[in-house]
Amino acid sequence: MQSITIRRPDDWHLHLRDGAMLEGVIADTSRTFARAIIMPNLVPPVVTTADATAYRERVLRALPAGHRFQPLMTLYLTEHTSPDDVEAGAKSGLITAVKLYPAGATTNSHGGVRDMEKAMPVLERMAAIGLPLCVHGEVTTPDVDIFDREAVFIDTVLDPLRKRLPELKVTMEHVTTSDGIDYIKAAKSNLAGSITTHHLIINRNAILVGGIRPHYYCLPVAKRENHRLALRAAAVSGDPRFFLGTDSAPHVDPLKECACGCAGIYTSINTMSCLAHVFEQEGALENLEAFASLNGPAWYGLQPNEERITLSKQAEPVVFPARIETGAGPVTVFDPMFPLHWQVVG
Ligand SMILES: NC(=O)N[C@@H](CC(=O)O)C(=O)O
Ligand SMILES: [Zn+2]
Ligand SMILES: [Zn+2]
Repeated sequence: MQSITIRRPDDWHLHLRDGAMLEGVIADTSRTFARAIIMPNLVPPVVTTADATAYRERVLRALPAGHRFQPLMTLYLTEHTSPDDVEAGAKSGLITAVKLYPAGATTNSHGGVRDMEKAMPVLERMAAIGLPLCVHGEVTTPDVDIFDREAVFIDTVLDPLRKRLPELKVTMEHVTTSDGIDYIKAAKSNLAGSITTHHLIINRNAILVGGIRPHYYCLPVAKRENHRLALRAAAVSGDPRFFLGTDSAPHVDPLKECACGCAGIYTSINTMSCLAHVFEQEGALENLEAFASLNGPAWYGLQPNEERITLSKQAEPVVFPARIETGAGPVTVFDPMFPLHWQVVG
């Protein structure tokens, strides 16, 4: 039997939600991952260090007994965010990053930034103290095609921002295009990218061919096959600028299976099995550890985890539930559309 042992992985982009949903999903992450960057797009969003302190407590309370898991908190950047509050949160060790959602770009982002100028005082402070900015890299102007929103964001928002504030550390989250990959590779410093599990596996056909499939709809929306291939090449390359951020984003099924379904794919439960499959297919299992366990901590200035996990390849497919039941309702699990043989065994 084939097996691989790697340092315990971390998830550098995760939605845990709150209340009954938080309680229903957290174990799928904390069973396997040591740490995760917790997204702040709650309703209402996590905007102050006081909000983040309270949310962190709720996350820790929801952890199953015996699970050791460290939530790394983020603040949702608004046009009114206080630079002093951000600095205090960073200095106390509570805040790992600040998150930029262009207003209206994605789930619960209407309170996001409309005018980047208004965010400059916070961004300048972050650059001064070395606190990373995580960005949902899509423009929201209605005249830009949804499949072009990442590339246009790079040209019109991200590149001007990085030229203006070269000392600011930026994580381009859930990169979905070859444009994003090329832009990150071309940067000399202070830019890295997280890549989701699902964008390594699906292209836009998964959403649209043979019927409309809401459980493959997320933002940024999956792109053409050539983009998926660029993401895979970057992820398996071992390049330290690319690391795992699952963007596992649970929504209850009724909110996805309707006339205007929510964006988000739930992968926490089978992410490592999917990734081992992808890395094996690419002949790069030896770089799975870099992608899932080493590159992320190095970028965020943290030590990699000392604990190890082992994945082993089973003769029979490993069965994951089609959906999980939470107190908030059922959540469909990402179906990679191929059998999974890799299993986290310890
Ligand atoms: N990725 C998604 O499709 N959805 C995320 C928001 C986000 O990360 O953009 C969510 O919160 O549901
Ligand atoms: Zn996003
Ligand atoms: Zn997300």
